[in-house]
Formats: sequence, C-alpha cells, structure tokens
Amino acid sequence: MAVYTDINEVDLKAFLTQYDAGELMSYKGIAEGVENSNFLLHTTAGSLILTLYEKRVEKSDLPFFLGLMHHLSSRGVNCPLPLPRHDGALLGELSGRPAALITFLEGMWLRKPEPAHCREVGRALAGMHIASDGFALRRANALSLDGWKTLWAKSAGRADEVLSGLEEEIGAELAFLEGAWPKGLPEGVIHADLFPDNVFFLGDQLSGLIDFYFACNDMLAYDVSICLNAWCFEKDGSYNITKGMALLDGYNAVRPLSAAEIAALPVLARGSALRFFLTRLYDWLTTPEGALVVKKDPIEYLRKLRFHRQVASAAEYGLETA
Ligand SMILES: Nc1ncnc2c1ncn2[C@@H]1O[C@H](COP(=O)(O)OP(=O)(O)OP(=O)(O)O)[C@@H](O)[C@H]1O
Ligand SMILES: N[C@@H](CCO)C(=O)O
Repeated sequence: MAVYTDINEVDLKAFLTQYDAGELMSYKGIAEGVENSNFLLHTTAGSLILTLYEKRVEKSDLPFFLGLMHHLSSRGVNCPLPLPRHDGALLGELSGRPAALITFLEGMWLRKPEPAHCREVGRALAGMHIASDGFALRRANALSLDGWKTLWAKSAGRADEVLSGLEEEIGAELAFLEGAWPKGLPEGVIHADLFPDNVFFLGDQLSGLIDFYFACNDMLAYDVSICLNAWCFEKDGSYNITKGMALLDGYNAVRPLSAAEIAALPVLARGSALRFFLTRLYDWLTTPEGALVVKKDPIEYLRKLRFHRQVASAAEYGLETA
C-alpha cells in the first residue's frame, strides 16, 4: 500500500484551513500506487485527493507537474486539477513532505482492458500530446539513457540474485540502446507512465488521465511505446496484436505517426521496457521486507524487453508500414 508518510487529523485540519476546501468529514489512505502517498478526503465541499510527494519526486519539478495539469485541463483534457491555497500557491507542506490537494476524478481503472479500451487510450494519449503544445515549462526526462545508467549502476552488482545472467544481458542492452537510440523525432510533453492504473473509465468511456509525476519533454513516439508495453501484453507474457493495432489506430486517428516514428518503435519499445525493468529492479532490491507497498515484478519487463529485441519492424505491433 502506498502510504509512506502518515498524517494526523490535527495537522490535516490545519493544512485544510489554507484552502477553500470545506470542513474535513473523513479521510483514508489509498492502498494503490507505488510512488507517492495518497489520501481520499471527504469534506463539506466534496471529495478531494491529498498527495504527499515521496522519494522519486523532486520538489523543484512540482511546478512543472502541477502547471501541466492546469494547462491540459484548460485545453480540454480530463485530468485532476491542483487546488490553489488562499495565497495562490499550488503546493503546501504536510507531515514534513511537499503536499498538494487535487480534484477527485470519477471513474475506475480497468483490471482487464479490451482492444476497444486500448483504442481509447491511443486517442487520449495523442490528444494529450497535442494539448500539451504551448506549455511553457520544460523538464528533461530523468529516466532516459543517462538515468537508466545511473539506476543500473546501483543494481548491477546484485542483479544476478534476481536472475542468473542478468548483469551481462542488461549491460549489453544498455550498450545497444546507447548506440541505437533515435534522434530527431518529434518531441513534446509526454505522460511517461500511462499504465492502466493511471487511466480512468466510466463504463467503456475513458473518463480521465491521472498521475503526471513522470511527465517530461521527450519523443512523443516513446510515450506510444510505453503504452504498447503497459496495455498490449497479456498476463502470460504474450503480445496481443489486436490490442496493439487498436492502440496504434486510436493514436494515428488523432495524431498520425510519421514514417520515422514508426520505424523507431521497436527500439523505443526496448528502451521503455528497460526503463520499467530498471525502476522495478531497483525497488525489488531496496524495498525492505514488510514495507507497506506491493513490489512490482521486474521480470515481467525483462520478458517484454526480450520480445521487442526480436521484433523486426513495427508491423509486428499491428501497424501497417509503408
Ligand atoms: N485525482 C484523482 N481522483 C480519483 N482518484 C485518484 C486521483 N488521484 C489518485 N487517485 C487514486 O489513487 C491511486 C494512486 O494514485 P497514483 O497513481 O497517482 O499514485 P502513485 O503512487 O503515483 O502511483 P503509480 O504507481 O501509478 O506511480 C489511484 O489508483 C486512484 O485510485
Ligand atoms: N507504472 C510503473 C510504476 C510507477 O512508476 C510500473 O508499473 O512499474
């Protein structure tokens, strides 16, 4: 469960007096997510989410994330909005952590997405890419090539504890990606973590996107590759080409991928599989036993990485290539 930092009622009530957020009626920790501590609040003004930002979020990045939510929302993307305090600030502090109050988004995330949902996700991702155009702030992707190397340096020596041969395999993969990483593809603001648990649906209708705390400036097609990894594989590790086709069709209908972006997808997908493998591996090796968080399996992403390694062209993802 992702409540790393506990809060008490007295401090929470004092925190709420800084906002126009009504009187506190109840609150509880949310048992999902792995990055930040989240609480659901019921106040006389309605439901709100309180987020306390934890280890992987740099305080100096918060104006980018919170400003982006404002920008996207003003361009018609349904995403949570941070509430301003009476003094106008979007960020406060609670229990010694940076904290924000954000609007509650109706909907549920899908445990078993179908191809029709993948199409909606593709459309929403492309819509977000277009809507983020004109956002004035910039944030480099801290989890691209350099970030992967830093993370790997912290885990490499113990990687074979998880699976024999891993140190050699991942070392070789990093060397390959360093040489093959695409340059010059269209860039913009990417979500960078658009997994099923960050997309809400009401019935079969996509109702909103959450969790912009990895958003950054990078290649737009890299975000597409993240979604292929997160939405289009089955529990048994197989790639579902029907889902891939639907996701890519949905994306193309709103923002057509260029021939260069399509050609780069297999390498981008290797990179994004490696990115989630590395953060999961690091957490796997460093999260103490008994911590109140469900550790995610790094090997799931090693299998995806191995799949992409043998993909010859984006046609194998379900996309017609020229
Ligand atoms: N604005 C919101 N409206 C409704 N529910 C929300 C909202 N923000 C967060 N939640 C709830 O909190 C859970 C965790 O939120 P979130 O995904 O932002 O956490 P995280 O720790 O950053 O997780 P992740 O592992 O995806 O990075 C969500 O699955 C959802 O149930
Ligand atoms: N979506 C990520 C967790 C948040 O970074 C994962 O599944 O590994």
